[in-house]
Amino acid sequence: MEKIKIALTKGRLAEKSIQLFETMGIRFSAFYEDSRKLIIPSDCENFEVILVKALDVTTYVENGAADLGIAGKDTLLETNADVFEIVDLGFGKCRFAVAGPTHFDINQAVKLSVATKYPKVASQYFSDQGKQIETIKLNGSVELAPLVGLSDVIVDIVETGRTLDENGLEILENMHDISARLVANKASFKTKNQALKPLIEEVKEVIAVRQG
Ligand SMILES: Nc1ncnc2c1ncn2[C@@H]1O[C@H](COP(=O)(O)OP(=O)(O)OP(=O)(O)O)[C@@H](O)[C@H]1O
Ligand SMILES: O=P(O)(O)OC[C@H]1O[C@H](OP(=O)(O)OP(=O)(O)O)[C@H](O)[C@@H]1O
Repeated sequence: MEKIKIALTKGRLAEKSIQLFETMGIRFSAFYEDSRKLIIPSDCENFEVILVKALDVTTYVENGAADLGIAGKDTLLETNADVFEIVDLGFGKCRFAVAGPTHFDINQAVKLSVATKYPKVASQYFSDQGKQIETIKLNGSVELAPLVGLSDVIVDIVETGRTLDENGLEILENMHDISARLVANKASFKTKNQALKPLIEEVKEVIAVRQG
Protein backbone atom coordinates (compact mmCIF):
# COMPACT_ATOMS: atom_id res chain seq x y z
CA MET A 1 0.00 0.00 0.00
CA GLU A 2 1.22 3.51 -0.86
CA LYS A 3 2.04 5.46 2.29
CA ILE A 4 -0.57 8.01 3.39
CA LYS A 5 0.82 11.25 4.81
CA ILE A 6 -1.25 13.14 7.35
CA ALA A 7 -0.50 16.71 8.49
CA LEU A 8 -1.47 17.33 12.10
CA THR A 9 -1.68 20.57 14.04
CA LYS A 10 0.97 20.67 16.75
CA GLY A 11 -0.44 21.66 20.12
CA ARG A 12 -4.04 21.33 21.21
CA LEU A 13 -5.31 19.12 18.38
CA ALA A 14 -2.39 16.70 18.00
CA GLU A 15 -3.09 14.21 20.76
CA LYS A 16 -6.81 14.01 20.01
CA SER A 17 -5.99 13.43 16.35
CA ILE A 18 -3.55 10.62 17.22
CA GLN A 19 -6.18 9.12 19.54
CA LEU A 20 -8.71 9.14 16.70
CA PHE A 21 -6.36 7.02 14.59
CA GLU A 22 -5.65 4.75 17.57
CA THR A 23 -9.38 4.07 17.88
CA MET A 24 -9.13 2.75 14.33
CA GLY A 25 -6.15 0.54 15.23
CA ILE A 26 -3.56 2.83 13.62
CA ARG A 27 -0.90 3.43 16.26
CA PHE A 28 1.81 6.09 16.34
CA SER A 29 3.87 4.92 19.35
CA ALA A 30 6.71 7.29 18.40
CA PHE A 31 4.36 10.26 18.98
CA TYR A 32 4.57 9.64 22.73
CA GLU A 33 8.37 9.56 22.82
CA ASP A 34 10.14 12.63 24.16
CA SER A 35 11.50 13.70 20.80
CA ARG A 36 11.80 16.71 18.49
CA LYS A 37 11.06 14.60 15.40
CA LEU A 38 8.52 16.17 13.03
CA ILE A 39 7.81 13.05 10.98
CA ILE A 40 6.19 10.24 12.92
CA PRO A 41 5.69 6.87 11.22
CA SER A 42 2.77 4.65 12.20
CA ASP A 43 3.70 1.34 13.82
CA CYS A 44 2.36 -0.49 10.73
CA GLU A 45 4.38 1.74 8.37
CA ASN A 46 1.40 2.47 6.07
CA PHE A 47 0.93 5.98 7.45
CA GLU A 48 3.07 8.94 8.38
CA VAL A 49 2.14 11.94 10.46
CA ILE A 50 3.86 15.30 10.03
CA LEU A 51 3.56 17.87 12.80
CA VAL A 52 3.08 21.48 11.71
CA LYS A 53 1.78 24.81 13.02
CA ALA A 54 -1.99 25.29 12.89
CA LEU A 55 -2.08 27.76 10.00
CA ASP A 56 0.36 25.63 7.96
CA VAL A 57 -1.68 22.39 7.84
CA THR A 58 -3.66 23.46 4.78
CA THR A 59 -0.48 24.62 3.03
CA TYR A 60 0.99 21.11 3.25
CA VAL A 61 -2.29 19.50 2.18
CA GLU A 62 -3.05 21.97 -0.62
CA ASN A 63 0.40 21.42 -2.13
CA GLY A 64 0.25 17.64 -1.84
CA ALA A 65 3.05 17.34 0.72
CA ALA A 66 0.37 15.64 2.81
CA ASP A 67 -2.62 13.64 1.55
CA LEU A 68 -4.78 14.36 4.58
CA GLY A 69 -4.76 16.95 7.32
CA ILE A 70 -6.52 17.71 10.56
CA ALA A 71 -7.02 21.41 11.14
CA GLY A 72 -9.39 23.69 13.01
CA LYS A 73 -12.19 25.32 11.02
CA ASP A 74 -10.59 28.63 12.10
CA THR A 75 -7.53 27.92 9.96
CA LEU A 76 -9.64 26.71 7.02
CA LEU A 77 -11.56 29.99 7.09
CA GLU A 78 -8.39 32.08 7.39
CA THR A 79 -6.37 30.30 4.70
CA ASN A 80 -9.32 29.63 2.36
CA ALA A 81 -7.28 26.68 1.08
CA ASP A 82 -8.18 24.69 -1.99
CA VAL A 83 -8.67 21.34 -0.22
CA PHE A 84 -11.60 18.98 0.30
CA GLU A 85 -13.18 19.43 3.72
CA ILE A 86 -14.33 15.91 4.46
CA VAL A 87 -15.78 15.64 7.93
CA ASP A 88 -16.31 17.55 11.17
CA LEU A 89 -14.36 15.54 13.74
CA GLY A 90 -16.30 16.90 16.71
CA PHE A 91 -13.30 17.80 18.88
CA GLY A 92 -11.34 21.06 19.28
CA LYS A 93 -14.61 22.87 19.81
CA CYS A 94 -14.45 26.61 20.34
CA ARG A 95 -15.72 29.69 18.51
CA PHE A 96 -14.68 32.91 16.86
CA ALA A 97 -15.92 36.06 18.56
CA VAL A 98 -15.52 39.79 18.49
CA ALA A 99 -14.55 40.79 22.01
CA GLY A 100 -13.70 44.02 23.71
CA PRO A 101 -14.03 46.08 26.87
CA THR A 102 -17.37 45.65 28.62
CA HIS A 103 -20.18 47.56 26.87
CA PHE A 104 -17.88 48.77 24.07
CA ASP A 105 -20.14 49.93 21.21
CA ILE A 106 -18.73 48.69 17.91
CA ASN A 107 -21.03 51.00 15.97
CA GLN A 108 -19.66 54.10 17.67
CA ALA A 109 -16.13 53.67 16.27
CA VAL A 110 -15.46 55.72 13.13
CA LYS A 111 -12.92 53.17 11.90
CA LEU A 112 -12.87 50.16 14.17
CA SER A 113 -9.41 48.76 14.88
CA VAL A 114 -9.34 45.00 15.34
CA ALA A 115 -6.36 43.03 16.66
CA THR A 116 -6.31 39.40 15.61
CA LYS A 117 -4.37 36.32 14.55
CA TYR A 118 -7.00 35.96 11.82
CA PRO A 119 -7.01 39.16 9.68
CA LYS A 120 -8.87 37.63 6.73
CA VAL A 121 -11.65 36.22 8.91
CA ALA A 122 -11.98 39.57 10.69
CA SER A 123 -12.03 41.67 7.48
CA GLN A 124 -14.56 39.35 5.83
CA TYR A 125 -16.84 39.38 8.86
CA PHE A 126 -16.99 43.17 9.06
CA SER A 127 -17.09 43.77 5.31
CA ASP A 128 -20.15 41.47 5.14
CA GLN A 129 -21.76 44.02 7.46
CA GLY A 130 -20.58 46.91 5.30
CA LYS A 131 -18.03 48.00 7.92
CA GLN A 132 -14.49 48.97 7.06
CA ILE A 133 -11.96 48.10 9.71
CA GLU A 134 -8.27 48.39 10.38
CA THR A 135 -6.79 44.98 11.21
CA ILE A 136 -3.72 44.66 13.41
CA LYS A 137 -2.07 41.27 12.96
CA LEU A 138 -0.85 39.66 16.16
CA ASN A 139 0.58 36.21 16.82
CA GLY A 140 -0.71 35.59 20.33
CA SER A 141 -1.85 37.21 23.59
CA VAL A 142 -4.44 38.97 21.46
CA GLU A 143 -6.56 39.92 24.49
CA LEU A 144 -3.81 42.35 25.50
CA ALA A 145 -4.39 44.69 22.56
CA PRO A 146 -7.50 46.59 23.76
CA LEU A 147 -6.11 46.74 27.29
CA VAL A 148 -3.06 48.75 26.21
CA GLY A 149 -4.68 50.84 23.49
CA LEU A 150 -3.35 48.91 20.49
CA SER A 151 -6.87 48.21 19.19
CA ASP A 152 -10.52 48.85 19.99
CA VAL A 153 -11.54 45.19 19.91
CA ILE A 154 -10.22 41.74 19.04
CA VAL A 155 -11.35 38.86 16.85
CA ASP A 156 -10.15 35.67 18.50
CA ILE A 157 -10.96 32.16 19.56
CA VAL A 158 -13.02 31.74 22.71
CA GLU A 159 -13.25 28.35 24.35
CA THR A 160 -14.11 28.57 28.04
CA GLY A 161 -14.16 32.40 28.11
CA ARG A 162 -11.60 32.42 30.92
CA THR A 163 -8.98 34.50 29.08
CA LEU A 164 -11.53 37.20 28.26
CA ASP A 165 -12.93 37.17 31.77
CA GLU A 166 -9.57 37.43 33.51
CA ASN A 167 -8.63 40.38 31.31
CA GLY A 168 -11.85 42.32 31.79
CA LEU A 169 -13.12 41.73 28.24
CA GLU A 170 -16.42 40.31 27.05
CA ILE A 171 -17.88 38.83 23.90
CA LEU A 172 -19.49 41.60 21.84
CA GLU A 173 -20.55 39.40 18.92
CA ASN A 174 -20.42 35.63 18.35
CA MET A 175 -19.14 34.86 14.88
CA HIS A 176 -18.61 31.21 13.93
CA ASP A 177 -18.47 27.81 15.64
CA ILE A 178 -15.14 26.02 15.25
CA SER A 179 -14.09 22.38 15.48
CA ALA A 180 -11.41 20.16 13.99
CA ARG A 181 -11.94 19.01 10.40
CA LEU A 182 -10.44 16.24 8.30
CA VAL A 183 -9.25 17.68 4.98
CA ALA A 184 -7.79 16.03 1.89
CA ASN A 185 -5.56 17.02 -0.99
CA LYS A 186 -7.71 17.12 -4.14
CA ALA A 187 -5.30 15.15 -6.32
CA SER A 188 -4.59 12.49 -3.66
CA PHE A 189 -8.32 12.07 -3.26
CA LYS A 190 -8.37 10.68 -6.80
CA THR A 191 -4.94 9.05 -7.18
CA LYS A 192 -4.88 7.41 -3.74
CA ASN A 193 -8.62 6.80 -3.55
CA GLN A 194 -8.25 3.06 -2.96
CA ALA A 195 -6.29 3.66 0.21
CA LEU A 196 -8.01 6.87 1.31
CA LYS A 197 -11.64 5.85 0.87
CA PRO A 198 -11.72 3.06 3.50
CA LEU A 199 -9.75 5.25 5.93
CA ILE A 200 -12.14 8.17 5.48
CA GLU A 201 -15.17 5.89 5.83
CA GLU A 202 -13.75 4.51 9.07
CA VAL A 203 -13.14 8.00 10.44
CA LYS A 204 -16.75 8.90 9.64
CA GLU A 205 -17.96 5.73 11.43
CA VAL A 206 -15.89 6.46 14.55
CA ILE A 207 -17.22 10.02 14.65
CA ALA A 208 -20.81 8.85 14.18
CA VAL A 209 -20.43 6.36 17.05
CA ARG A 210 -18.88 9.04 19.29
CA GLN A 211 -21.75 11.38 18.57
CA GLY A 212 -24.22 8.65 19.53
N1 LIG B 1 -8.81 27.62 23.43
C1 LIG B 1 -8.35 27.48 22.21
N2 LIG B 1 -7.50 28.38 21.72
C2 LIG B 1 -6.95 28.24 20.49
N3 LIG B 1 -7.26 27.23 19.65
C3 LIG B 1 -8.12 26.32 20.10
C4 LIG B 1 -8.71 26.39 21.37
N4 LIG B 1 -9.51 25.34 21.51
C5 LIG B 1 -9.43 24.63 20.38
N5 LIG B 1 -8.61 25.23 19.49
C6 LIG B 1 -8.26 24.72 18.17
O1 LIG B 1 -6.93 24.22 18.23
C7 LIG B 1 -6.17 24.65 17.11
C8 LIG B 1 -4.70 24.68 17.46
O2 LIG B 1 -4.55 25.52 18.52
P1 LIG B 1 -3.13 25.74 19.19
O3 LIG B 1 -3.37 26.61 20.38
O4 LIG B 1 -2.49 24.44 19.43
O5 LIG B 1 -2.36 26.47 18.08
P2 LIG B 1 -2.20 28.00 17.88
O6 LIG B 1 -2.57 28.75 19.16
O7 LIG B 1 -2.90 28.42 16.65
O8 LIG B 1 -0.67 28.03 17.61
P3 LIG B 1 0.48 28.62 18.46
O9 LIG B 1 -0.02 28.92 19.86
O10 LIG B 1 1.49 27.51 18.44
O11 LIG B 1 0.86 29.83 17.69
C9 LIG B 1 -6.79 25.97 16.69
O12 LIG B 1 -6.56 26.23 15.33
C10 LIG B 1 -8.27 25.74 17.01
O13 LIG B 1 -8.92 25.13 15.91
O1 LIG C 1 -11.63 30.94 26.19
P1 LIG C 1 -10.35 30.32 26.67
O2 LIG C 1 -10.58 28.93 27.20
O3 LIG C 1 -9.67 31.18 27.68
O4 LIG C 1 -9.39 30.10 25.43
C1 LIG C 1 -9.13 31.11 24.50
C2 LIG C 1 -7.71 31.54 24.50
O5 LIG C 1 -6.88 30.45 24.05
C3 LIG C 1 -6.15 30.84 22.89
O6 LIG C 1 -4.92 31.35 23.20
P2 LIG C 1 -3.63 30.42 23.34
O7 LIG C 1 -3.71 29.64 24.61
O8 LIG C 1 -3.48 29.61 22.08
O9 LIG C 1 -2.50 31.45 23.51
P3 LIG C 1 -1.93 32.57 22.52
O10 LIG C 1 -2.79 32.61 21.27
O11 LIG C 1 -2.05 33.82 23.33
O12 LIG C 1 -0.55 32.16 22.26
C4 LIG C 1 -7.01 31.95 22.28
O13 LIG C 1 -6.26 32.78 21.42
C5 LIG C 1 -7.52 32.66 23.50
O14 LIG C 1 -6.59 33.58 23.99
